[in-house]
Amino acid sequence: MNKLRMALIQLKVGSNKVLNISNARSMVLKASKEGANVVVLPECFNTPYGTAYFNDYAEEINSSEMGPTTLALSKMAKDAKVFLVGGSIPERAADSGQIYNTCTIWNDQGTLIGKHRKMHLFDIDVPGKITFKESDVLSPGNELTSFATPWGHIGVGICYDVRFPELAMIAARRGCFAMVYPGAFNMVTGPMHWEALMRARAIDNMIFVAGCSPARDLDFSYHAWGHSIVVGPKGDVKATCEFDETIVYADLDLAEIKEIRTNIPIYDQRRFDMYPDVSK
Ligand SMILES: NC(=O)CC(=O)C(=O)O
Repeated sequence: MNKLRMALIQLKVGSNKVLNISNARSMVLKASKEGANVVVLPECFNTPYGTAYFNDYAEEINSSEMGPTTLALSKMAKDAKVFLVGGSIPERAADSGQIYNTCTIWNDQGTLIGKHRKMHLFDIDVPGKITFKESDVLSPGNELTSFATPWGHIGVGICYDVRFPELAMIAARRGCFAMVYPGAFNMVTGPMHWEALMRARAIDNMIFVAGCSPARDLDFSYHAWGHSIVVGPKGDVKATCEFDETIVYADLDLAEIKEIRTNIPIYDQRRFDMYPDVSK
């Protein structure tokens, strides 16, 4: 169990939720036929990315009250027999009614094995270029997330979470071999930071890192950067793409983690006696 194939579904997301879900299903099944073991969908894959949409597209995720997207994800994972990192959807909390940007994670039996609510909301203002304020409608999650697979544990963050290195470092220190980020960077921040951040998190921790974006659609106001990417523990780009709808495949060999940690042993040289051990 040292090798696995990961597939990132760079999905073209429109305003028709039913269509978004059925397109996601076709692509997950296709990835499975190509031998993928772990499949990842992008941030906000059932809704266009924008604060104006989240309330209308929000669903509950509780196991007793699963919404249509969540039910479909469960079935997709089971039918495709893959571990599925279900991108994210706007989640309406049953108790408070608050809305979260939430990733659900499914095993190959279709059982929910993890849920990550975006912890760091995307509130930015780059004058004349892009202003976005998720916190106008979303609430932040308060929990770190990882899940178990036959290959080991994988940590999960959503998009803006990748800018905060603590998540990846804590996940790695707790034994995760990879971090996966469904994300939707844009035409301003994408070229500036997307690949650099994914590579930085991989190099910091000597783990695999994946970022899965929606495809770019100029019919909507938010133009996703695309460029879904898998980076290896040496910081090398294993697979990536441009901005159209596609599936990015990468074969991960977990022996690479041991190799780089032996060759350049920063992983064991860290001076936790001089600063807090973030894995605690
Ligand atoms: N969409 C996001 O959460 C983050 C993003 O686009 C960025 O950090 O840039």
